[in-house]
Amino acid sequence: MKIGLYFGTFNPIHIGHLTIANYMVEFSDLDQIWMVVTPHNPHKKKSSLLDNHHRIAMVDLALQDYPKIKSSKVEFDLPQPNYTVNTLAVLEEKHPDLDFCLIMGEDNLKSLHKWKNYEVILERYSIYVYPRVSEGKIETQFEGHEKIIKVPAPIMEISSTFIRKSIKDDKNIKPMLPQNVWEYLDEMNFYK
Ligand SMILES: Nc1ncnc2c1ncn2[C@@H]1O[C@H](COP(=O)(O)OP(=O)(O)OP(=O)(O)O)[C@@H](O)[C@H]1O
Ligand SMILES: O=C(O)c1ccc[n+]([C@@H]2O[C@H](COP(=O)([O-])O)[C@@H](O)[C@H]2O)c1
Repeated sequence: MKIGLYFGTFNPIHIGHLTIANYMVEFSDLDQIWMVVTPHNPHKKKSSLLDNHHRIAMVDLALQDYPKIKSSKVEFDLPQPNYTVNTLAVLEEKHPDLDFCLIMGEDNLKSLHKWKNYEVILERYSIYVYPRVSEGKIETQFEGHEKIIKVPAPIMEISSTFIRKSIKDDKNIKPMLPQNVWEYLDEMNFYK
C-alpha cells in the first residue's frame, strides 16, 4: 500500500490542507494520506502554537468524513525540533510493509535544500509536489528530478497564520475551516 505523508503543524488545519490531502488520495496513485502533526517544525518559532493534543483533535475532527486520510501522532514522542528524515526512519521501522512518499507544496520544494539530510530523503522517497503561490525559485538540482512528481492540485491560498490573525481581529473566517473544527476553536476560545 502506498502512503502519502503530509507533514504540518496544522495550527489549525484548514480547508487548504484538506483539499490537497483529498485531491492527492483521489487523483494520484496514493492509497492513503497520513497527516503527520508536527510538534515543532525546525524552521518555525513555537509562539502561538496550540498544544499537540488540540491540533491533532482538530485534524481528527476534519477527517471524520475522509476514511482514506488518517492523522498520525508519530512525532509526538520524538525529540524536538522534528526533522522529517528522523521521522521517516521511525515510520519505516514501525511499518516495514508500507510504501511511503512525501507530499509537499512548491513553497516547501523551494527550501528543501535547507532540510536536514534532504539528499537522503530524495534518494529514498518520491515527493509529490502540488502548485503553491510563493516567492523564490526551485533549485536546478530539483528541476526534472525523477523522484519529484508534480500533481496539478487546485491552488487555495489560505494559511493558518491568516486564520489565527483574523480570529484575533474578530473577523468571520468560518468558511475556511471544516465546520466542526470551527466549532471546536470557537468553544475553546483559541487564538483570541
Ligand atoms: N492553502 C494551502 N494550500 C496548499 N498547501 C498548504 C496550504 N496551507 C498550507 N499548506 C501546506 O501544508 C503543509 C502544512 O502546513 P502548515 O501546518 O505549516 O500550515 P500553514 O497554513 O502554512 O501554517 P502557518 O501559516 O502557521 O505557517 C505545508 O507543507 C504547507 O506548505
Ligand atoms: O527536516 C527538516 O529539516 C524540516 C525543515 C522544515 C520543515 N520540515 C517539515 O515540513 C513540514 C511542513 O513545513 P512548513 O514549513 O510548511 O510548516 C513541517 O511540519 C516539518 O515537519 C522539516
